[in-house]
Amino acid sequence: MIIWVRRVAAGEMEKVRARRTTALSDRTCPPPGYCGVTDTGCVPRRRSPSAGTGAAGSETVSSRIRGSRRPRRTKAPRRTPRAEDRTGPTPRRTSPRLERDFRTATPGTSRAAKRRRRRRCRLALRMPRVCREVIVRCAHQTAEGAESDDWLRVQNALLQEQVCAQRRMLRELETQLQRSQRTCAQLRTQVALYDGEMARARRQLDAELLSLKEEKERVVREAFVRAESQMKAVHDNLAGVRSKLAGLHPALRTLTADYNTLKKQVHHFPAMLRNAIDDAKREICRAIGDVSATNQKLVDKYKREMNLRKKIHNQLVQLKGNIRVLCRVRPVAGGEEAEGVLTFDPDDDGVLHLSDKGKVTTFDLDKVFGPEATQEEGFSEVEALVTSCVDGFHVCIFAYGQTGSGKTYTMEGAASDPGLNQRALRLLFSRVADKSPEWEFHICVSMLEIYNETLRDLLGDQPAADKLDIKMNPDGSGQLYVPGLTRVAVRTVDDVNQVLEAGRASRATACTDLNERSSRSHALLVVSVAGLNGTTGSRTQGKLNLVDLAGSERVGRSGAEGGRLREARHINKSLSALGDVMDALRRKRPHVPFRNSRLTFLLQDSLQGDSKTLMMVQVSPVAADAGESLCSLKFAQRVRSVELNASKRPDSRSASSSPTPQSLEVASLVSRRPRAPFGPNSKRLEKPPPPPSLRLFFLWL
Ligand SMILES: Nc1ncnc2c1ncn2[C@@H]1O[C@H](COP(=O)(O)OP(=O)(O)OP(=O)(O)O)[C@@H](O)[C@H]1O
Repeated sequence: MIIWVRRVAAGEMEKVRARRTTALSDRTCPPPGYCGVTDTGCVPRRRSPSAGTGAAGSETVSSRIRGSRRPRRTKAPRRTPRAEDRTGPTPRRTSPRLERDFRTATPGTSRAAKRRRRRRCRLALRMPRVCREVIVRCAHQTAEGAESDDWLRVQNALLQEQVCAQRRMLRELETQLQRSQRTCAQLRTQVALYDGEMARARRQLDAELLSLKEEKERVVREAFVRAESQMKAVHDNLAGVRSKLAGLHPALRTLTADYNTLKKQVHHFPAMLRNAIDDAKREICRAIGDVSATNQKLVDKYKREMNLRKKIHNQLVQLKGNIRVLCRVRPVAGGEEAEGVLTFDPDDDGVLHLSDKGKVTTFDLDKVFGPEATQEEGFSEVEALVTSCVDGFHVCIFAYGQTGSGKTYTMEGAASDPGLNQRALRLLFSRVADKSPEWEFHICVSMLEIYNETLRDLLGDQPAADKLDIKMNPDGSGQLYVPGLTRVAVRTVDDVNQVLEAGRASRATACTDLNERSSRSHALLVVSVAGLNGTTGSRTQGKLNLVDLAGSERVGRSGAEGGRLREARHINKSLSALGDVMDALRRKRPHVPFRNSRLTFLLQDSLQGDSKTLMMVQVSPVAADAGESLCSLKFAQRVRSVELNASKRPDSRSASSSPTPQSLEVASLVSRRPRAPFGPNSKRLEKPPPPPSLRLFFLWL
């Protein structure tokens, strides 16, 4: 019995132990279907050897690592009934307390558990008391094991989570490992490529090195050959130099001797040099004296030549006449009747026939320009006078004629085709430039008008307010001057254009019945030309007066009245005074009435003596103007008969002081041209041919 009880107790103990083992294995392993490697892939922790039987534990770990199967539970060997057990049941001694304890100590409420419990109860009832107590204790211990089993399950779940995290980490590590392996493979491939490249480069370098070595050897060989040939040439040269050197030794000795001689001479050189310098100075002074004398002779000769040229030019102008009268016929404007009024002589360009009221009058003038004549042709007759002005003579150029006959056109012209004023100034600048650098000229321009016998400065700030007067120059030269008159220094044609433009803007113009824009005043452009010859010291003082006279008009015809009538009377009065002055000059009267008008008074120094005067008489070709044209041409005829006496020119103003033998010779050759007698109806005289001496003079010119 005791043995049976022991065996039963041992069997119970074995069961409890097996259960504990199972619990322990459950504590470390996940429940079936959850912790298998196949299901979850997680790897369990290593179990401690005390956690269960070695075989069962090792099988569970290995199966989990492999992840193939669910671990088998180790079952306690089924106890086979023994002979003692089969001796029969123990008489039933029921102990209620023991049975209750036994029931309560046995866990489980399921039907199988109840069945097992009942069976154990039956067995226990058949057991002795000690065995039952052992069994109860064992049951108690089993209950404790169940509690710890629950705790172990929780631990197991935590460990499972850790295992999963470790497993994920392991997968990442595996992925990184695979990536690293791929990178490693690529690097290995690149290393192989680099090795190939290195080998190829090494081979190439070897080949280049070899070729360079060969090149070096070749160059060295060539250099050696060249050096050999050069050395040979140098040796040859050296031999030649040596032989020459041998020949130079005697020459060196000679040179040394010469050097010693020269050394002695150099010792005496300063004294010799001083002597030579003194001699040279004397020579130079003598040469300078000779040159100065020659120069003085040349200057004298130049002066004489200049004076001769001036005299000859002057004589030429005098031959043409100190007072020249030209006539210009303006073109017929549209709608004007001009048939047969003016006719020209085809054989003589100085003859003009005027038909007025059936009577034909012939006028003999210096030149007549037809309607088709250009400004250039008109100016060609003025060029000589501009040269005279540069030579120091006074020149006066008038434009005279009835209103609307073209005076302003002839003097001022258009912008595209300038008139006498601008052309004369251009030529003046050209002549002055020709005489440079021996001569230095200072040119000043003044513009004034005489309006109703009052002088106005056209270049002043207030032309209308400034009333000027004509006075004798206090310097005793006998010259007239206008105090306060603006004088503008001009150096270029542009300067002149600006001055002309300013003066033109200030000029008084007004409308009449005869001419839309009629000049109602005498406009004077006065150009003073002062010259100084730097070589001879000669001075000249010329004056060029360019006068656009106001239009003469018959008061009754122009319809002027009031202010216009006063203007017309002043104009006609001053023109009449001009005619009187001309007449007195022609008749060589002792008194010339210069002071009868502002115009003649102002031009006094340019109308007498050796001055040159040119009058451009403007004529209208229109039949209605024939009467006016007749008056203008009669006036021109009167003026033309005037001769200015060169001897009356004041000496103080003369640029060429004393006549030279050449000028006297030329003067003796000159004879006066015959002039037509004064008078409007005078007949034209035939021009006699020039005397032989005069022809000779022209040829000489
Ligand atoms: N040779 C010419 N060629 C072309 N046109 C001319 C010529 N002469 C004069 N004229 C024209 O005739 C007109 C009158 O001329 P301009 O004004 O010069 O006359 P004027 O004599 O000065 O008159 P006024 O005395 O009234 O001032 C102008 O329109 C001008 O252009």
